[in-house]
Amino acid sequence: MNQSKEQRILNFVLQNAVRGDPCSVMETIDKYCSEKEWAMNVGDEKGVILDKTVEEVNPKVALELGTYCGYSAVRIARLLKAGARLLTVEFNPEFAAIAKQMIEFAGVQDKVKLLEGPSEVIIPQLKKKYEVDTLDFVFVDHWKDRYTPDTILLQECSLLRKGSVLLADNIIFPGAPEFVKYIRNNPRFQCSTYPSHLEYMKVQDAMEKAVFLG
Ligand SMILES: Oc1cc(-c2ccc(F)cc2)cc2nccnc12
Ligand SMILES: [Mg+2]
Repeated sequence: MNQSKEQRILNFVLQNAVRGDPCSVMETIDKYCSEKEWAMNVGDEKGVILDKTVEEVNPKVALELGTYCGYSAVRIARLLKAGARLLTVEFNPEFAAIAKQMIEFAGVQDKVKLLEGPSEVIIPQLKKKYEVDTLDFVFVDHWKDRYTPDTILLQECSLLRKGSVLLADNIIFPGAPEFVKYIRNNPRFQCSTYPSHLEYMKVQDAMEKAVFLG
C-alpha cells in the first residue's frame, strides 16, 4: 500500500529533524514542502504572523481548528508559557494519526491536546468535556465553509470573552469570502488583515485577525 504524502512528510521529519526541538521540526517540514511536495501547512511566511499574534495574546487556552500534520500546533505550542495549553481539532483520522506523532516528536505533547472529530461536534464539548472556560486565542485553519458557522458556534457556546483573538488563514487563497463578509460586518469583532502569500508559493494570500469585543 503506497504511503500518503502526509506519511512521507512525517518520515522526513523523523529522519532529518532533531527530536524534542520544535524549530527543527518546523524547518524540516518547510524544507520538505518547499523542495519536494507542496502541502497545506501554514508555512514559514504566514507562520511568522501566527507567531507574532500568539506572542501578543500569550494565551493560557488556545484552540486550533484544522491540525493537518501538526505543523501549526507545534508552531503555537512552542510559544506557550508553562501551564498554557493548545486544543487542536482534526476530523481526518489519517491526518490526526500523523499529527499525533509529529507533536510527540517535537516534544510539545504535554501542551497539546489533539481532539479527533468534526469541529461542530467538538466545539460544544469544550466546556464540559475538556474543561474550557473561555478561549484566549483561536487559529482558524480548517475548511473554509466551516469558518463562519464555527465562529458563530464559538459565540453560542460562550467560548469567547472580551479580547479573545481569532486568526484565520487563507482568506484570499483558497479564500473565505463569506467569512470575511460576516466578520468584517459584525460589530462584535474588530478586524485587521495581514497580507502574505500562500505557503511555499508566490500566490497572494492573507490572514484575518478578529478581536471579540464581548
Ligand atoms: O492553507 C491552506 C491551503 C489550501 C490550498 C489547497 C489547494 C491549493 F491549490 C492551494 C491552497 C487548503 C487549505 N485547507 C485547509 C486549511 N488550510 C489550507
Ligand atoms: Mg491554511
